[in-house]
Amino acid sequence: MSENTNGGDPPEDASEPAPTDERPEEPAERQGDRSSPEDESGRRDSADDPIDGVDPSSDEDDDLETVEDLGSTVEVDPGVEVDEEIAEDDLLGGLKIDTTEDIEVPDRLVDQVIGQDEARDIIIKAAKQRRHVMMIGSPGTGKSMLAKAMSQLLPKEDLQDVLVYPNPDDENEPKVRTVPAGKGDQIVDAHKEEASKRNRMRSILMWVVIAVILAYTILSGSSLLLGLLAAGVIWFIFRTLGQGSDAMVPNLLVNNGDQRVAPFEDATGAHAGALLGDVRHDPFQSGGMGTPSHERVEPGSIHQSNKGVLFLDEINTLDIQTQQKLMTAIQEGEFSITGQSERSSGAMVQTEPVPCDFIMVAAGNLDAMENMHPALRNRIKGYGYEVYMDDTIEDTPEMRRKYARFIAQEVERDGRLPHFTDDAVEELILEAKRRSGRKNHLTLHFRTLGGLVRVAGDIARAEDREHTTRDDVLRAKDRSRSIEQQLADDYIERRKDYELQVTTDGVAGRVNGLAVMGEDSGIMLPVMAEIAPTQGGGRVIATGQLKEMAEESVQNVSAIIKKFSDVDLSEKDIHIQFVQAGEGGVDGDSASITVATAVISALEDIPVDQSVAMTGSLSVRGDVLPVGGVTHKIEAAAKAGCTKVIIPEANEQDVMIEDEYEDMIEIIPCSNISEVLDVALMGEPKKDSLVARLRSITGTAFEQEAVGSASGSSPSPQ
Ligand SMILES: Nc1ncnc2c1ncn2[C@@H]1O[C@H](COP(=O)(O)OP(=O)(O)OP(=O)(O)O)[C@@H](O)[C@H]1O
Repeated sequence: MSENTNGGDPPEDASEPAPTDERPEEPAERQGDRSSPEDESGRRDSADDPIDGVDPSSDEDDDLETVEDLGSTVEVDPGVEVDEEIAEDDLLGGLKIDTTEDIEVPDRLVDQVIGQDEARDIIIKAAKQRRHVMMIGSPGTGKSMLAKAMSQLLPKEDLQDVLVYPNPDDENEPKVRTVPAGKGDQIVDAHKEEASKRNRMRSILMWVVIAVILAYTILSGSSLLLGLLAAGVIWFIFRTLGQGSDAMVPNLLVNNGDQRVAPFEDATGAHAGALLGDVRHDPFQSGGMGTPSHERVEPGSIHQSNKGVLFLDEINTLDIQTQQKLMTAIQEGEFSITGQSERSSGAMVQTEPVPCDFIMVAAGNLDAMENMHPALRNRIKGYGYEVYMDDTIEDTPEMRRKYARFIAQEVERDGRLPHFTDDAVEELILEAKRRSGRKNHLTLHFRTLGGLVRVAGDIARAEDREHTTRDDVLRAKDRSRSIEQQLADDYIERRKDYELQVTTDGVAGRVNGLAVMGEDSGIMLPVMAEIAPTQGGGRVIATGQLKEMAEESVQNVSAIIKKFSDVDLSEKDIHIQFVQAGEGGVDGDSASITVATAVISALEDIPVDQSVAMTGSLSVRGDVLPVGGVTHKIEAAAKAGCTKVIIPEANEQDVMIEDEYEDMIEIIPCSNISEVLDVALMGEPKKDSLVARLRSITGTAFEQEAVGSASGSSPSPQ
């Protein structure tokens, strides 16, 4: 970066605006970093890290300002009266409102964030300490909102403008200068003014010279053609000189003059040029027709977010070279801009380093973290913060009030939606409860909830109503189904045409499993098992995409079979089929008690009650472990005509089925495989058979037996 106060301008003119280079002193740590030795791998010693010197876990500078000073962690006053005594079933948490219009929405984003307390405290702290942050979690839970909120907490006084000047010594290395925000514009205007003044003078001079030449030609009787030619040459010379002075006007690369808060740049999905800056190609590179290189320089998001926040969702989608360059930019706090396209004339140009002292907020799901460049990951891990976003939050009156405020906030943000009535708010809070999938919790998947608010508001708006009502929310729920949801519903509908009628008859080796498709569509998915003499060492033969899961379930059940029976599984082939299973449907091992029941039933030839459906995960010790989506699964079993449904005991608290299903189906919580078999199998098992032994063991007795078994032998499929 130039230390020349003239910024590369020709010094010949004393009237040339010569603003002083007000680039602030670099922080001592960053200077230390540049001169720091590199280890053999080229990586810098962590002790010399530019953002080091402060242990992220230390609260060393916390006494400067408390976290509360930057972002209040206390409840934000909704601006309306709240009941002192709040009834448990009061979905508004004691708020006394007619519509959401009565609710005040706080100005600062950080105060609008609901839940995510840990992430919220971290961004406040990281803003203060200038640390990078990684947020991992489900989509729509507030990652980019928090990153934006962070930028609002950064000091505006630090902002800078960046100017690029021509370099008279080397056309391909434009000079770079930083000035305090707002000054960049003034400098460019002053240069333009100066250039136009010079051009005016030149123009007058040119016309005087031309006039003299033409007058001389006419008066001396010389050839007029020669005179015109001479005038043309003069015009060309003056025009070229004029272009030269225009070319001295600097390019205002980063303009923070109008920024009211520190910049926030969302570089998600940006290609290398958009992220790291670029130099445009110049098709007229010679003959005086070309555009000077400093004018072709384009900033990248890393430069535009200087002194602010750079947000990168799904960082692993950046190619490895770009991630490496990003890493360098983070380490150095400045990054030269060059053309990203190798064959373009821009690739010949490389500016002096351009400041890019941003705070990076990397976001994504677990995959993003695993596939991230290790050096970049280490950087955040060692010297920044990592936080996992919550999916749900405990349902309290305070939270319900915040959800009501969220609706008011979305209505205000949209600007066209009619405000929501109190019962419409109640319906949305009920939906947030249902979508959480956990008893006494509310979902934190606000993007989809916000989508529901907008669809409901649009329905009311289309009908020219003053307010959005509960009925609109109910209609919106039906309309705002995701693509996955619509596919799942369509799939379920088509399956009904072929589905065998649920009967109370027993069928050996066939069990009604349950799964969830899309976000919240339950589906009944029968599992069949058949045992045959082996044709090669006892195998598990599972068909379709669910092969891995079936094999794992059989592995788990084989530990139990080994312990409680004399059956030698190495002499048998176990065939498993998920009947009519299409794309997806079964997540993780939530069908493993179904597979185990089908295998045991087929092995012992004992029929399974077909009016029973089940979901649950099975441990090698025979415990039934909790699974997701129980509410939707139970509803699917009821819709399919089953009269009993087995769920893991641990999931009992998550059941939030709609009233209409309550009388249709009996929910039977089970904690181990023995209880599952008790409910699902029909008829009496033979004495001393596997089923008889399993069914005779209950509760803790089963656990003790199974513990003995687990410690005695290692589970294997055969
Ligand atoms: N915790 C929250 N509190 C209040 N509103 C929220 C919260 N999380 C999300 N929202 C709302 O949902 C919108 C979308 O959230 P955001 O874009 O921050 O999600 P995200 O986690 O970055 O998702 P993605 O990874 O898909 O980009 C926000 O603009 C905001 O209106």
